[in-house]
Amino acid sequence: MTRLENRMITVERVLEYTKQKQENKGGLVIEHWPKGCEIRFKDVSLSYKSDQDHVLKHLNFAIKNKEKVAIVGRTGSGKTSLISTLVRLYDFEGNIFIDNVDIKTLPVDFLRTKISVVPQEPTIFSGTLRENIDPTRQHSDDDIWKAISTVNLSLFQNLDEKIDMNLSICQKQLICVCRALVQRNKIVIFDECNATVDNDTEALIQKVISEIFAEYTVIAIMHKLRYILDFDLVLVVDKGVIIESGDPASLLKKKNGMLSNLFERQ
Ligand SMILES: Nc1ncnc2c1ncn2[C@@H]1O[C@H](COP(=O)(O)OP(=O)(O)OP(=O)(O)O)[C@@H](O)[C@H]1O
Repeated sequence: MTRLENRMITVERVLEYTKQKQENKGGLVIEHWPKGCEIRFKDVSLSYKSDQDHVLKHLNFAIKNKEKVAIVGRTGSGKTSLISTLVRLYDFEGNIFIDNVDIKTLPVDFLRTKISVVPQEPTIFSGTLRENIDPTRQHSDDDIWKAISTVNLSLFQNLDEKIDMNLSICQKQLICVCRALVQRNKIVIFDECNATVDNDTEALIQKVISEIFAEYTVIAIMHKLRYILDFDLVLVVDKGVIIESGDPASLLKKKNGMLSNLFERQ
């Protein structure tokens, strides 16, 4: 497994790396971190180029341990940029604390092994099912089969069979969910992964978020809002600013609120 492949699995948006500045690799590894998963953004701003406007502007918010958080907003509002800061894809201003540790003080590779990402476009490698779900060979067959059965991927008989690259997008997406399931990281990011899947797969992914990841902190960029009420907290992003936040039921009641507008339009 090359370092690049490792990174793809952790962050998935591998194409972004080619455009990225050299990161600071240093920092201190903390054993048994994170224990809990409160996440706190303190005055976080981001611009992709020094001569460009900020795409995230002075973000301040907190996510509680085990909370299920939906990030919602129009195209180009800054949702992906926001989650990219959590894995330090780009240099940002301000601080993000996870379990009271400033993530800028951690080695970036270490940080990325602690956060699972289920990507918008599923990343599947031409290898075996096992290599796709557990590329670093850290998990038992039992754990891998458990993940496979959790997402009802019944078409596989053997972990060492080659993946058919013509699997449907839903099947590929479920393999990515299995990867996150076996990693058992306390923070799991779903990057708009309900956008391209069918209704049954969308329902299944939502069930995994609510039930299987019940003990984890989940942050999901949500394009389709059908399951928005299943989340504890919704952050509505517009032009790099959080313009609404709160529990979905309250936000949906707000007349002319951004969430209720987006919801009604679907
Ligand atoms: N790698 C990049 N380099 C330069 N600008 C970028 C980059 N990625 C995003 N942007 C710009 O930053 C702004 C926010 O984009 P971002 O992808 O975070 O929004 P989004 O809400 O996730 O959009 P979408 O729903 O379309 O995925 C946009 O103006 C976008 O063009």
